[in-house]
Amino acid sequence: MRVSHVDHPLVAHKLSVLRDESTNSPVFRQLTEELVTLLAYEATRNVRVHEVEVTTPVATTTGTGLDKPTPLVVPILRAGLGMLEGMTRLVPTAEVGFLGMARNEQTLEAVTYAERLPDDLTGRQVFVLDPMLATGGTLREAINFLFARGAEDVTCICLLAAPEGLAALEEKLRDNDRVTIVLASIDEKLDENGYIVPGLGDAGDRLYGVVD
Ligand SMILES: O=P(O)(O)OC[C@H]1O[C@H](OP(=O)(O)OP(=O)(O)O)[C@H](O)[C@@H]1O
Ligand SMILES: O=c1cc[nH]c(=O)[nH]1
Ligand SMILES: [Mg+2]
Repeated sequence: MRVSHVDHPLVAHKLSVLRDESTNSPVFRQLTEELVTLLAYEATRNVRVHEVEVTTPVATTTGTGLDKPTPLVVPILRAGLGMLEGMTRLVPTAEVGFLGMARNEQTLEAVTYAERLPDDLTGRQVFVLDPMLATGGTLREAINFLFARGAEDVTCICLLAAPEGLAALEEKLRDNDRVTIVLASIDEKLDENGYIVPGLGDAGDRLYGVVD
């Protein structure tokens, strides 16, 4: 497993505004999309491409095309949905599949409540979107699910990670060089309720409102 921490002043600035408890939902959504576009630039560094011939008004030259099948983007509902537009802005030809997962806030176990993905992911490059990597349970389940369907490699784009969750994923996936985690910040710790500290609170609630 490879971890790529995107160290860029614009990412740090946007993230600081996102964390602020006084940032309202419309601004939070806008910043989430802007951040994802910046992270996606790094996350797609190894997207598979091939040479194409391009005829410009002046000459014929060699260019770059995206391989088929195109990348599959998988936002993890709810909070990952707030990252979808930022990702597809950068890779408009990507296909999109959905995983609905919620953490039981007592046991911190991830439960999958919805799935809409191709049955066969053989050879696909998959980009998972989820802003928060807390205990790592949600991403672990999602990654296992995608490899079980045949995914070639899985790149997860997150905004924040807790060191405990990253370490837990590392332990499970240490020898798996087909997994990459791209993130904007590794925060200080998890609190006793499994929340990232200093974090930004509940990403899904801040994007879409509080649910029971
Ligand atoms: O690393 P973990 O400990 O598994 O926690 C991270 C998960 O928790 C949040 O989802 P949540 O369950 O709050 O669902 P929501 O997106 O619908 O709010 C977050 O968006 C991640 O999916
Ligand atoms: O800090 C956290 C942890 C899990 N999920 C969130 O939305 N925030
Ligand atoms: Mg939530």
